[in-house]
Amino acid sequence: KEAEQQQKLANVVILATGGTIAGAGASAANSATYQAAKMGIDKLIAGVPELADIANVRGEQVMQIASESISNDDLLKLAKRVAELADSSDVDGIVITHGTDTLEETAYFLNLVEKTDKPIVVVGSMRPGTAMSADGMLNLYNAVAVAGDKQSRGKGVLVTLNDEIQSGRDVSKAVNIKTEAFKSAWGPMGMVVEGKSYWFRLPAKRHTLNSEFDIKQISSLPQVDIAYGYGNVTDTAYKALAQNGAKALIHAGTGNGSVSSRVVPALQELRKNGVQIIRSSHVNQGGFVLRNAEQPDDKNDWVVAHDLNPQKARILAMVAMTKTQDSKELQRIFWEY
Ligand SMILES: NC(=O)C[C@H](N)C(=O)O
Repeated sequence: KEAEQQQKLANVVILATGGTIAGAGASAANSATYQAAKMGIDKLIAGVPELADIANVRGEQVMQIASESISNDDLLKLAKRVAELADSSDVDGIVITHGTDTLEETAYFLNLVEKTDKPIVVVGSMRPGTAMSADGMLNLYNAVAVAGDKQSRGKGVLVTLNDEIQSGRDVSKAVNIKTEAFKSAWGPMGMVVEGKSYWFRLPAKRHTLNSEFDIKQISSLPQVDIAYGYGNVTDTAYKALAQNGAKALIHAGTGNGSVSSRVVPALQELRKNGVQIIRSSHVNQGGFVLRNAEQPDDKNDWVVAHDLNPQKARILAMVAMTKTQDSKELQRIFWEY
């Protein structure tokens, strides 16, 4: 009977990378003071025995770090392992446990480069497992449920926290400390309650199988950096980043990706010297940059990041620039993904 049930359940692999979901604090009252990336994947799985009721689960420790320290090489390593598993006929879905700080970047990266319709679900937590009302157990349970569900196929990379199913493209960490941390300007795609998914909408942007990018063809990522716009800003950071080798600069602009008059000449000059200039917005939850509105992008040969926040714009720029150095192509890609 047990063997029969195992055959019916989906095979889900959990790739662990660290983060608060693997964190530990000194006491149960420490919900915000703790060390991330302390607990191994076997212990995490053992902490949620109910997983065995919804899927045949096995874990792999891909790395053990706090997500603010993730590098491009880490991203490539993780994405390549995801692709291998997605190709394997005995894997139905993949869950990635991840710190929440850069979870949105990893989820968007995988959404762009994984050529599969199998569910890939990225999950984290806001409180370590040692804290009162820790959120990691339920988030992980929900992630495995979503990853093992045929209904989740072909919907792009997903993120499950706080009972919501979010698009890995759209979602962003919008609140910290609180468990209601992840939001999308366009709303969640669905809910997951007691292991059952309820879907309400689909992403309109290109992803996974419909993406022109493939992790199997990517062996390195170009350096792309971000500089922040604010009152009294100077061009120092932009110039320094370019001098340090950035192939593209994401301008984390105010409002509609606007650029201070003190910075414009430096960005025009950098573009002439071959650096791509990509205007994004650091407006929380709902930045939306229009071409040729705040700045003459056609004249300057700059790109706009559409609704992507600066950190997501960095991810797309890196992936796009593995294929093209043409600013018009880059702009097309920014509209489509
Ligand atoms: N809640 C978290 O996971 C935060 C942690 N700093 C991380 O991103 O690894």
